[in-house]
Amino acid sequence: MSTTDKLTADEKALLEKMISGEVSLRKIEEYADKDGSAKLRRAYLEANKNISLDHVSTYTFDTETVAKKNIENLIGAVQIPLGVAGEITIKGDYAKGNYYLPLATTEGALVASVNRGCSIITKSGGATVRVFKNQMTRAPVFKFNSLEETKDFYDWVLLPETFDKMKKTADATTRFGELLEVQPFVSGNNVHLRLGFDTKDAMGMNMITIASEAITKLIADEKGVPCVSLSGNMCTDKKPTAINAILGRGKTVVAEARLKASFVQETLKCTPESMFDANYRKNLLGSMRAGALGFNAHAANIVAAIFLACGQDPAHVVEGSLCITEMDLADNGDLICSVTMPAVEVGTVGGGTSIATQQECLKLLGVAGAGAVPGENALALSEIVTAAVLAGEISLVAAQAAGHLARAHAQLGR
Ligand SMILES: CC(C)(COP(=O)([O-])OP(=O)([O-])OC[C@H]1O[C@@H](n2cnc3c(N)ncnc32)[C@H](O)[C@@H]1OP(=O)([O-])[O-])[C@@H](O)C(=O)NCCC(=O)NCCSC(=O)C[C@@](C)(O)CC(=O)[O-]
Ligand SMILES: NC(=O)C1=CN([C@@H]2O[C@H](COP(=O)(O)OP(=O)(O)OC[C@H]3O[C@@H](n4cnc5c(N)ncnc54)[C@H](OP(=O)(O)O)[C@@H]3O)[C@@H](O)[C@H]2O)C=CC1
Repeated sequence: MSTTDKLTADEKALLEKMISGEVSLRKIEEYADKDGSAKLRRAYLEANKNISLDHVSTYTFDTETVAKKNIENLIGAVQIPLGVAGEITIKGDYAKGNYYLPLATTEGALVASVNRGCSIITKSGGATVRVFKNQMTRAPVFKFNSLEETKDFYDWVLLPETFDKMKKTADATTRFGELLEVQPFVSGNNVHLRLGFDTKDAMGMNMITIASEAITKLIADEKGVPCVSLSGNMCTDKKPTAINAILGRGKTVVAEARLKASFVQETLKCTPESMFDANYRKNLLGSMRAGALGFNAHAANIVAAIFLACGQDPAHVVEGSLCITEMDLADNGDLICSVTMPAVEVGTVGGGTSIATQQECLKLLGVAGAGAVPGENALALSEIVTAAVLAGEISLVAAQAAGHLARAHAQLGR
Protein backbone atom coordinates (compact mmCIF):
# COMPACT_ATOMS: atom_id res chain seq x y z
CA MET A 1 0.00 0.00 0.00
CA SER A 2 1.41 3.43 -0.89
CA THR A 3 1.56 6.22 1.70
CA THR A 4 -1.23 8.05 -0.18
CA ASP A 5 -3.52 5.06 0.33
CA LYS A 6 -3.02 5.42 4.09
CA LEU A 7 -4.02 9.11 4.20
CA THR A 8 -7.29 10.42 5.66
CA ALA A 9 -9.60 12.55 3.49
CA ASP A 10 -8.25 15.74 5.11
CA GLU A 11 -4.66 14.61 4.52
CA LYS A 12 -5.48 13.79 0.88
CA ALA A 13 -6.79 17.34 0.47
CA LEU A 14 -3.50 18.67 1.91
CA LEU A 15 -1.54 16.42 -0.44
CA GLU A 16 -3.44 17.93 -3.39
CA LYS A 17 -2.35 21.38 -2.20
CA MET A 18 1.27 20.17 -2.06
CA ILE A 19 1.04 18.72 -5.55
CA SER A 20 -0.48 21.94 -6.92
CA GLY A 21 2.33 23.96 -5.28
CA GLU A 22 -0.07 25.85 -3.01
CA VAL A 23 1.68 24.43 0.11
CA SER A 24 5.42 23.71 0.10
CA LEU A 25 7.06 20.67 1.74
CA ARG A 26 8.39 23.02 4.40
CA LYS A 27 5.10 24.78 5.16
CA ILE A 28 3.06 21.60 5.60
CA GLU A 29 3.77 21.76 9.36
CA GLU A 30 1.39 24.74 9.55
CA TYR A 31 -1.45 22.32 8.73
CA ALA A 32 -0.39 19.02 10.33
CA ASP A 33 1.59 17.77 13.32
CA LYS A 34 5.20 16.62 12.83
CA ASP A 35 4.33 12.95 12.26
CA GLY A 36 1.51 13.81 9.85
CA SER A 37 3.80 16.26 8.04
CA ALA A 38 6.44 13.55 7.57
CA LYS A 39 3.78 11.22 6.18
CA LEU A 40 2.50 13.88 3.78
CA ARG A 41 6.00 14.62 2.54
CA ARG A 42 6.54 10.90 1.88
CA ALA A 43 3.21 10.70 0.03
CA TYR A 44 4.18 13.75 -2.04
CA LEU A 45 7.63 12.34 -2.93
CA GLU A 46 6.19 8.90 -3.74
CA ALA A 47 3.68 10.49 -6.13
CA ASN A 48 6.20 12.92 -7.57
CA LYS A 49 8.97 10.36 -8.18
CA ASN A 50 6.85 7.24 -8.59
CA ILE A 51 8.75 5.37 -5.86
CA SER A 52 7.97 3.72 -2.52
CA LEU A 53 9.23 5.18 0.78
CA ASP A 54 7.85 2.34 2.85
CA HIS A 55 11.07 1.48 4.72
CA VAL A 56 12.01 5.04 5.66
CA SER A 57 8.56 5.37 7.26
CA THR A 58 9.56 3.03 10.12
CA TYR A 59 11.04 4.71 13.19
CA THR A 60 10.44 4.95 16.92
CA PHE A 61 11.85 8.35 17.85
CA ASP A 62 9.71 11.16 19.16
CA THR A 63 8.90 13.12 16.01
CA GLU A 64 7.90 16.31 17.84
CA THR A 65 11.31 16.60 19.55
CA VAL A 66 13.39 15.37 16.64
CA ALA A 67 11.67 17.66 14.11
CA LYS A 68 12.15 20.59 16.48
CA LYS A 69 15.82 20.05 17.41
CA ASN A 70 17.47 17.68 14.99
CA ILE A 71 16.07 17.93 11.48
CA GLU A 72 13.93 19.94 9.07
CA ASN A 73 11.62 18.59 6.36
CA LEU A 74 11.51 15.22 8.17
CA ILE A 75 10.39 12.27 6.03
CA GLY A 76 11.49 9.30 8.16
CA ALA A 77 14.67 7.48 9.09
CA VAL A 78 17.37 5.34 7.55
CA GLN A 79 18.56 2.26 9.38
CA ILE A 80 22.21 1.46 9.95
CA PRO A 81 23.06 -1.99 11.31
CA LEU A 82 24.36 -1.83 14.87
CA GLY A 83 26.94 -4.29 16.18
CA VAL A 84 28.82 -4.66 19.43
CA ALA A 85 32.51 -5.21 20.14
CA GLY A 86 34.11 -6.08 23.46
CA GLU A 87 34.31 -6.23 26.29
CA ILE A 88 37.34 -3.98 26.40
CA THR A 89 39.05 -3.10 29.66
CA ILE A 90 39.63 0.66 29.86
CA LYS A 91 41.78 2.26 32.52
CA GLY A 92 41.03 5.94 32.09
CA ASP A 93 40.64 8.80 34.53
CA TYR A 94 36.88 8.85 33.73
CA ALA A 95 36.09 5.56 31.94
CA LYS A 96 37.08 2.74 34.24
CA GLY A 97 36.11 -0.90 33.77
CA ASN A 98 34.88 -3.21 31.03
CA TYR A 99 32.86 -1.84 28.11
CA TYR A 100 30.81 -3.21 25.24
CA LEU A 101 31.22 -0.82 22.28
CA PRO A 102 28.16 -0.05 20.09
CA LEU A 103 29.23 0.33 16.44
CA ALA A 104 26.87 1.37 13.62
CA THR A 105 28.29 0.48 10.23
CA THR A 106 27.63 -1.21 6.91
CA GLU A 107 31.27 -2.28 6.45
CA GLY A 108 31.53 -6.00 6.96
CA ALA A 109 34.67 -7.02 8.98
CA LEU A 110 34.81 -3.73 10.93
CA VAL A 111 33.06 -4.96 14.08
CA ALA A 112 34.97 -8.26 13.94
CA SER A 113 38.20 -6.30 13.70
CA VAL A 114 37.45 -3.98 16.64
CA ASN A 115 36.27 -7.03 18.58
CA ARG A 116 39.61 -8.71 17.96
CA GLY A 117 41.44 -5.57 19.09
CA CYS A 118 39.32 -5.42 22.26
CA SER A 119 40.09 -9.07 22.93
CA ILE A 120 43.88 -8.70 22.81
CA ILE A 121 43.85 -5.38 24.69
CA THR A 122 41.77 -6.90 27.47
CA LYS A 123 43.89 -10.09 27.65
CA SER A 124 46.96 -7.87 27.91
CA GLY A 125 45.58 -5.95 30.90
CA GLY A 126 43.56 -3.19 29.23
CA ALA A 127 44.05 0.19 27.60
CA THR A 128 45.39 3.06 29.66
CA VAL A 129 43.76 6.32 28.51
CA ARG A 130 44.39 9.95 29.47
CA VAL A 131 42.85 13.27 28.37
CA PHE A 132 45.53 15.94 27.85
CA LYS A 133 43.45 18.96 26.76
CA ASN A 134 39.77 19.86 26.71
CA GLN A 135 38.74 22.91 24.65
CA MET A 136 36.05 23.29 22.01
CA THR A 137 36.83 26.17 19.69
CA ARG A 138 35.10 28.80 17.58
CA ALA A 139 37.13 31.44 15.70
CA PRO A 140 35.41 34.59 14.42
CA VAL A 141 37.30 36.79 11.95
CA PHE A 142 37.64 40.59 12.04
CA LYS A 143 38.79 42.90 9.23
CA PHE A 144 40.74 46.16 9.74
CA ASN A 145 41.54 49.15 7.56
CA SER A 146 45.25 49.42 8.33
CA LEU A 147 48.09 47.48 9.87
CA GLU A 148 48.19 50.00 12.73
CA GLU A 149 44.56 49.18 13.61
CA THR A 150 45.24 45.46 13.23
CA LYS A 151 48.18 45.57 15.65
CA ASP A 152 46.24 47.75 18.11
CA PHE A 153 43.41 45.21 18.16
CA TYR A 154 45.80 42.25 18.46
CA ASP A 155 47.53 43.88 21.47
CA TRP A 156 44.16 44.74 23.06
CA VAL A 157 43.03 41.11 22.75
CA LEU A 158 46.11 39.96 24.67
CA LEU A 159 45.47 42.24 27.68
CA PRO A 160 44.39 40.26 30.78
CA GLU A 161 41.51 42.71 31.38
CA THR A 162 40.22 42.07 27.84
CA PHE A 163 40.15 38.33 28.52
CA ASP A 164 38.26 38.96 31.78
CA LYS A 165 35.62 41.03 29.94
CA MET A 166 35.28 38.44 27.18
CA LYS A 167 34.99 35.64 29.73
CA LYS A 168 32.30 37.46 31.72
CA THR A 169 30.35 38.14 28.51
CA ALA A 170 30.66 34.60 27.12
CA ASP A 171 29.99 32.78 30.39
CA ALA A 172 26.79 34.78 30.91
CA THR A 173 25.24 33.12 27.84
CA THR A 174 25.42 29.56 29.25
CA ARG A 175 24.95 27.76 32.56
CA PHE A 176 27.67 25.22 31.82
CA GLY A 177 30.13 26.61 29.25
CA GLU A 178 33.31 28.46 30.29
CA LEU A 179 35.69 30.51 28.16
CA LEU A 180 39.24 29.25 28.80
CA GLU A 181 41.45 30.84 26.18
CA VAL A 182 41.56 33.45 23.41
CA GLN A 183 44.29 33.05 20.79
CA PRO A 184 44.62 35.73 18.07
CA PHE A 185 46.03 34.81 14.65
CA VAL A 186 46.86 37.56 12.14
CA SER A 187 46.99 37.57 8.34
CA GLY A 188 47.43 40.99 6.74
CA ASN A 189 44.65 43.19 8.07
CA ASN A 190 42.57 40.29 9.38
CA VAL A 191 42.52 38.87 12.89
CA HIS A 192 41.07 35.46 13.67
CA LEU A 193 40.27 34.94 17.35
CA ARG A 194 40.40 31.26 18.29
CA LEU A 195 38.14 31.05 21.36
CA GLY A 196 38.54 27.89 23.47
CA PHE A 197 35.78 26.72 25.83
CA ASP A 198 35.13 23.99 28.35
CA THR A 199 31.68 22.78 27.26
CA LYS A 200 31.24 20.17 30.04
CA ASP A 201 28.99 17.30 28.87
CA ALA A 202 27.93 19.02 25.61
CA MET A 203 30.00 18.70 22.45
CA GLY A 204 29.27 22.39 22.53
CA MET A 205 29.11 23.85 19.03
CA ASN A 206 25.70 25.48 19.49
CA MET A 207 26.63 26.57 23.00
CA ILE A 208 29.91 28.23 22.04
CA THR A 209 28.61 29.73 18.81
CA ILE A 210 26.10 31.66 20.93
CA ALA A 211 28.82 32.59 23.45
CA SER A 212 31.19 33.65 20.64
CA GLU A 213 28.55 35.88 19.11
CA ALA A 214 28.23 37.66 22.46
CA ILE A 215 32.01 38.27 22.37
CA THR A 216 31.78 39.71 18.85
CA LYS A 217 29.10 42.14 20.09
CA LEU A 218 31.37 43.17 22.97
CA ILE A 219 34.17 43.80 20.46
CA ALA A 220 31.83 45.83 18.22
CA ASP A 221 30.80 47.93 21.24
CA GLU A 222 34.29 48.41 22.68
CA LYS A 223 36.41 48.69 19.55
CA GLY A 224 33.85 49.55 16.85
CA VAL A 225 34.98 46.56 14.78
CA PRO A 226 32.26 44.46 13.14
CA CYS A 227 32.82 40.74 12.83
CA VAL A 228 33.07 39.58 9.20
CA SER A 229 32.11 35.98 9.96
CA LEU A 230 31.34 34.26 13.26
CA SER A 231 33.32 31.29 11.98
CA GLY A 232 36.51 32.31 10.20
CA ASN A 233 37.61 28.67 9.68
CA MET A 234 40.45 28.71 12.20
CA CYS A 235 38.10 26.94 14.63
CA THR A 236 38.32 24.55 12.56
CA ASP A 237 34.92 22.86 12.41
CA LYS A 238 34.37 19.87 10.12
CA LYS A 239 37.40 20.37 7.88
CA PRO A 240 40.78 18.58 8.09
CA THR A 241 43.36 21.11 9.37
CA ALA A 242 46.83 21.25 10.85
CA ILE A 243 45.65 23.66 13.57
CA ASN A 244 43.34 21.00 15.01
CA ALA A 245 46.06 18.37 14.72
CA ILE A 246 48.59 20.62 16.49
CA LEU A 247 46.59 22.61 19.05
CA GLY A 248 43.76 20.09 19.51
CA ARG A 249 39.99 20.60 19.45
CA GLY A 250 37.42 19.10 21.79
CA LYS A 251 39.30 16.49 23.78
CA THR A 252 42.94 15.57 23.10
CA VAL A 253 43.26 11.96 24.20
CA VAL A 254 45.93 9.24 24.15
CA ALA A 255 45.30 5.50 24.64
CA GLU A 256 48.01 2.88 25.10
CA ALA A 257 48.17 -0.91 25.43
CA ARG A 258 51.12 -3.28 25.91
CA LEU A 259 50.51 -6.49 23.99
CA LYS A 260 52.26 -9.70 25.02
CA ALA A 261 54.09 -11.37 22.10
CA SER A 262 52.33 -14.69 22.76
CA PHE A 263 48.90 -12.99 22.53
CA VAL A 264 49.93 -11.23 19.31
CA GLN A 265 50.78 -14.63 17.81
CA GLU A 266 47.65 -16.33 19.12
CA THR A 267 45.00 -13.63 18.52
CA LEU A 268 46.45 -11.54 15.71
CA LYS A 269 48.29 -14.31 13.76
CA CYS A 270 51.49 -12.28 13.39
CA THR A 271 54.44 -11.04 15.48
CA PRO A 272 55.20 -7.79 17.32
CA GLU A 273 58.11 -7.27 14.90
CA SER A 274 55.89 -7.58 11.81
CA MET A 275 53.36 -5.15 13.32
CA PHE A 276 56.11 -2.66 14.21
CA ASP A 277 57.37 -2.89 10.64
CA ALA A 278 53.94 -2.55 9.03
CA ASN A 279 53.04 0.39 11.27
CA TYR A 280 56.33 2.19 10.55
CA ARG A 281 56.17 1.77 6.79
CA LYS A 282 52.39 2.21 6.40
CA ASN A 283 51.07 4.54 9.10
CA LEU A 284 54.19 6.66 9.50
CA LEU A 285 56.19 6.64 6.23
CA GLY A 286 53.23 6.07 3.92
CA SER A 287 51.14 8.76 5.56
CA MET A 288 54.09 11.18 5.49
CA ARG A 289 54.74 10.53 1.80
CA ALA A 290 51.03 11.02 1.08
CA GLY A 291 50.98 14.38 2.88
CA ALA A 292 48.40 13.10 5.35
CA LEU A 293 47.24 14.93 8.49
CA GLY A 294 46.29 11.64 10.15
CA PHE A 295 48.98 8.96 10.58
CA ASN A 296 46.76 5.94 11.14
CA ALA A 297 45.08 3.02 9.36
CA HIS A 298 41.37 3.65 9.85
CA ALA A 299 40.69 5.74 12.96
CA ALA A 300 37.80 7.37 11.04
CA ASN A 301 36.15 3.96 10.67
CA ILE A 302 35.79 3.46 14.39
CA VAL A 303 34.99 7.10 15.15
CA ALA A 304 32.24 7.07 12.50
CA ALA A 305 30.70 3.83 13.78
CA ILE A 306 30.64 4.87 17.43
CA PHE A 307 29.56 8.45 16.59
CA LEU A 308 26.59 7.20 14.55
CA ALA A 309 25.60 4.82 17.32
CA CYS A 310 25.89 7.42 20.08
CA GLY A 311 24.27 10.49 18.50
CA GLN A 312 27.46 12.46 17.85
CA ASP A 313 27.80 14.88 14.92
CA PRO A 314 29.01 12.61 12.08
CA ALA A 315 30.85 15.48 10.38
CA HIS A 316 33.26 15.49 13.33
CA VAL A 317 34.68 12.22 12.04
CA VAL A 318 36.94 14.54 10.02
CA GLU A 319 38.64 15.71 13.22
CA GLY A 320 38.54 12.17 14.61
CA SER A 321 40.65 11.02 11.67
CA LEU A 322 43.58 13.20 12.87
CA CYS A 323 45.08 10.28 14.78
CA ILE A 324 48.70 9.15 15.13
CA THR A 325 49.14 5.41 15.62
CA GLU A 326 52.45 4.32 17.14
CA MET A 327 53.85 0.83 17.69
CA ASP A 328 57.11 0.25 19.56
CA LEU A 329 58.97 -2.90 20.58
CA ALA A 330 59.61 -3.21 24.32
CA ASP A 331 62.81 -4.79 25.66
CA ASN A 332 60.87 -7.89 26.76
CA GLY A 333 59.42 -8.41 23.27
CA ASP A 334 55.99 -6.92 24.01
CA LEU A 335 54.44 -4.51 21.51
CA ILE A 336 53.58 -1.07 22.92
CA CYS A 337 50.72 0.39 20.85
CA SER A 338 49.22 3.86 21.20
CA VAL A 339 46.86 6.21 19.44
CA THR A 340 47.06 9.99 19.90
CA MET A 341 43.76 11.68 19.05
CA PRO A 342 44.14 15.49 19.05
CA ALA A 343 40.48 16.22 18.38
CA VAL A 344 37.80 13.97 19.87
CA GLU A 345 34.62 16.07 19.72
CA VAL A 346 31.94 14.37 21.78
CA GLY A 347 29.02 15.13 24.06
CA THR A 348 26.56 13.16 26.15
CA VAL A 349 23.89 15.88 26.24
CA GLY A 350 22.54 17.94 23.34
CA GLY A 351 22.70 17.31 19.60
CA GLY A 352 21.58 13.80 18.66
CA THR A 353 22.30 12.25 22.06
CA SER A 354 18.70 12.23 23.30
CA ILE A 355 17.23 10.31 20.34
CA ALA A 356 15.98 7.02 21.80
CA THR A 357 18.25 4.60 19.91
CA GLN A 358 21.34 6.76 20.45
CA GLN A 359 20.41 7.19 24.12
CA GLU A 360 20.34 3.39 24.48
CA CYS A 361 23.86 3.16 23.06
CA LEU A 362 25.11 5.84 25.45
CA LYS A 363 23.45 3.91 28.28
CA LEU A 364 25.26 0.74 27.16
CA LEU A 365 28.47 2.72 27.76
CA GLY A 366 27.16 4.14 31.05
CA VAL A 367 27.62 7.75 29.89
CA ALA A 368 24.11 8.93 28.93
CA GLY A 369 23.18 12.47 29.90
CA ALA A 370 24.91 14.86 32.23
CA GLY A 371 27.68 13.57 34.48
CA ALA A 372 27.35 13.68 38.28
CA VAL A 373 30.22 16.15 37.98
CA PRO A 374 29.42 18.22 34.85
CA GLY A 375 31.76 17.25 32.03
CA GLU A 376 32.76 13.83 33.34
CA ASN A 377 30.43 11.84 31.08
CA ALA A 378 31.74 13.54 27.94
CA LEU A 379 35.32 13.03 29.14
CA ALA A 380 34.56 9.33 29.75
CA LEU A 381 33.06 9.05 26.25
CA SER A 382 36.20 10.60 24.75
CA GLU A 383 38.33 7.99 26.54
CA ILE A 384 36.07 5.17 25.32
CA VAL A 385 36.19 6.41 21.70
CA THR A 386 39.99 6.61 21.86
CA ALA A 387 40.32 3.10 23.35
CA ALA A 388 37.99 1.81 20.60
CA VAL A 389 40.21 3.43 17.96
CA LEU A 390 43.23 1.71 19.53
CA ALA A 391 41.45 -1.65 19.23
CA GLY A 392 40.63 -1.02 15.55
CA GLU A 393 44.15 0.13 14.74
CA ILE A 394 45.80 -2.88 16.41
CA SER A 395 43.59 -5.33 14.53
CA LEU A 396 43.90 -3.73 11.11
CA VAL A 397 47.67 -3.24 11.30
CA ALA A 398 47.93 -6.90 12.37
CA ALA A 399 45.71 -8.03 9.47
CA GLN A 400 47.99 -6.20 7.04
CA ALA A 401 51.15 -7.50 8.74
CA ALA A 402 49.75 -11.05 8.45
CA GLY A 403 48.56 -10.53 4.86
CA HIS A 404 44.93 -11.15 5.88
CA LEU A 405 43.23 -7.90 4.79
CA ALA A 406 41.75 -9.01 1.45
CA ARG A 407 40.77 -12.40 2.86
CA ALA A 408 38.96 -10.85 5.83
CA HIS A 409 36.88 -8.57 3.62
CA ALA A 410 36.20 -11.32 1.10
CA GLN A 411 34.87 -13.50 3.94
CA LEU A 412 32.96 -10.91 5.95
CA GLY A 413 32.37 -7.97 3.63
CA ARG A 414 30.80 -9.24 0.40
C1 LIG B 1 38.33 -10.27 10.30
C2 LIG B 1 39.42 -10.58 11.32
C3 LIG B 1 39.02 -10.04 12.69
C4 LIG B 1 39.61 -12.09 11.41
O1 LIG B 1 40.70 -12.34 12.27
P1 LIG B 1 41.21 -13.83 12.61
O2 LIG B 1 42.32 -13.63 13.56
O3 LIG B 1 41.50 -14.57 11.37
O4 LIG B 1 39.90 -14.44 13.25
P2 LIG B 1 39.66 -15.59 14.33
O5 LIG B 1 38.48 -16.36 13.83
O6 LIG B 1 40.91 -16.34 14.66
O7 LIG B 1 39.20 -14.76 15.63
C5 LIG B 1 40.09 -13.91 16.35
C6 LIG B 1 39.27 -12.85 17.07
O8 LIG B 1 38.73 -11.91 16.11
C7 LIG B 1 37.38 -11.55 16.48
N1 LIG B 1 36.45 -12.03 15.45
C8 LIG B 1 36.72 -12.77 14.37
N2 LIG B 1 35.63 -12.97 13.62
C9 LIG B 1 34.62 -12.34 14.23
C10 LIG B 1 33.24 -12.16 13.92
N3 LIG B 1 32.69 -12.68 12.83
N4 LIG B 1 32.49 -11.44 14.78
C11 LIG B 1 33.04 -10.90 15.89
N5 LIG B 1 34.35 -11.04 16.22
C12 LIG B 1 35.13 -11.74 15.40
C13 LIG B 1 37.13 -12.20 17.82
O9 LIG B 1 37.54 -11.31 18.86
C14 LIG B 1 38.03 -13.41 17.76
O10 LIG B 1 38.37 -13.91 19.04
P3 LIG B 1 37.35 -15.00 19.73
O11 LIG B 1 36.07 -14.28 19.98
O12 LIG B 1 37.18 -16.10 18.72
O13 LIG B 1 38.08 -15.39 20.97
C15 LIG B 1 40.79 -9.96 10.92
O14 LIG B 1 41.27 -10.50 9.72
C16 LIG B 1 40.77 -8.45 10.78
O15 LIG B 1 40.63 -7.73 11.76
N6 LIG B 1 40.95 -7.93 9.58
C17 LIG B 1 40.97 -6.49 9.37
C18 LIG B 1 39.61 -6.01 8.99
C19 LIG B 1 39.45 -4.53 9.23
O16 LIG B 1 40.02 -3.94 10.15
N7 LIG B 1 38.66 -3.90 8.43
C20 LIG B 1 38.40 -2.48 8.64
C21 LIG B 1 38.18 -1.76 7.43
S1 LIG B 1 39.54 -1.71 6.35
C22 LIG B 1 39.32 -0.16 5.64
O17 LIG B 1 38.23 0.23 5.37
C23 LIG B 1 40.45 0.74 5.65
C24 LIG B 1 41.69 0.49 4.78
C25 LIG B 1 42.16 -0.94 4.83
O18 LIG B 1 41.46 0.86 3.43
C26 LIG B 1 42.65 1.48 5.42
C27 LIG B 1 44.09 1.31 5.00
O19 LIG B 1 44.51 1.91 4.01
O20 LIG B 1 44.81 0.62 5.76
N1 LIG C 1 25.93 26.17 15.78
C1 LIG C 1 26.89 25.69 15.03
O1 LIG C 1 27.64 26.42 14.38
C2 LIG C 1 27.13 24.23 14.99
C3 LIG C 1 26.21 23.37 15.52
N2 LIG C 1 26.44 22.02 15.48
C4 LIG C 1 25.39 21.21 16.09
O2 LIG C 1 25.35 21.59 17.46
C5 LIG C 1 24.73 20.57 18.21
C6 LIG C 1 25.52 20.36 19.46
O3 LIG C 1 25.64 21.60 20.11
P1 LIG C 1 25.66 21.60 21.68
O4 LIG C 1 25.92 23.00 22.08
O5 LIG C 1 26.59 20.54 22.17
O6 LIG C 1 24.24 21.04 22.07
P2 LIG C 1 22.83 21.78 22.28
O7 LIG C 1 22.66 22.93 21.39
O8 LIG C 1 21.81 20.70 22.23
O9 LIG C 1 22.98 22.39 23.74
C7 LIG C 1 23.43 21.72 24.82
C8 LIG C 1 22.98 22.49 26.04
O10 LIG C 1 22.67 21.59 27.07
C9 LIG C 1 22.73 22.28 28.30
N3 LIG C 1 23.30 21.37 29.31
C10 LIG C 1 22.57 20.70 30.23
N4 LIG C 1 23.37 19.94 31.00
C11 LIG C 1 24.63 20.13 30.57
C12 LIG C 1 25.90 19.62 30.97
N5 LIG C 1 26.05 18.75 31.98
N6 LIG C 1 26.99 20.01 30.29
C13 LIG C 1 26.89 20.87 29.26
N7 LIG C 1 25.72 21.40 28.85
C14 LIG C 1 24.59 21.04 29.49
C15 LIG C 1 23.60 23.51 28.07
O11 LIG C 1 22.77 24.64 28.24
P3 LIG C 1 23.38 26.06 28.72
O12 LIG C 1 24.23 26.56 27.60
O13 LIG C 1 22.20 26.88 28.99
O14 LIG C 1 24.21 25.80 29.92
C16 LIG C 1 24.06 23.36 26.63
O15 LIG C 1 24.22 24.57 25.97
C17 LIG C 1 24.72 19.34 17.33
O16 LIG C 1 23.41 19.12 16.86
C18 LIG C 1 25.63 19.72 16.19
O17 LIG C 1 25.31 19.03 15.03
C19 LIG C 1 27.60 21.50 14.98
C20 LIG C 1 28.55 22.31 14.47
C21 LIG C 1 28.37 23.74 14.35
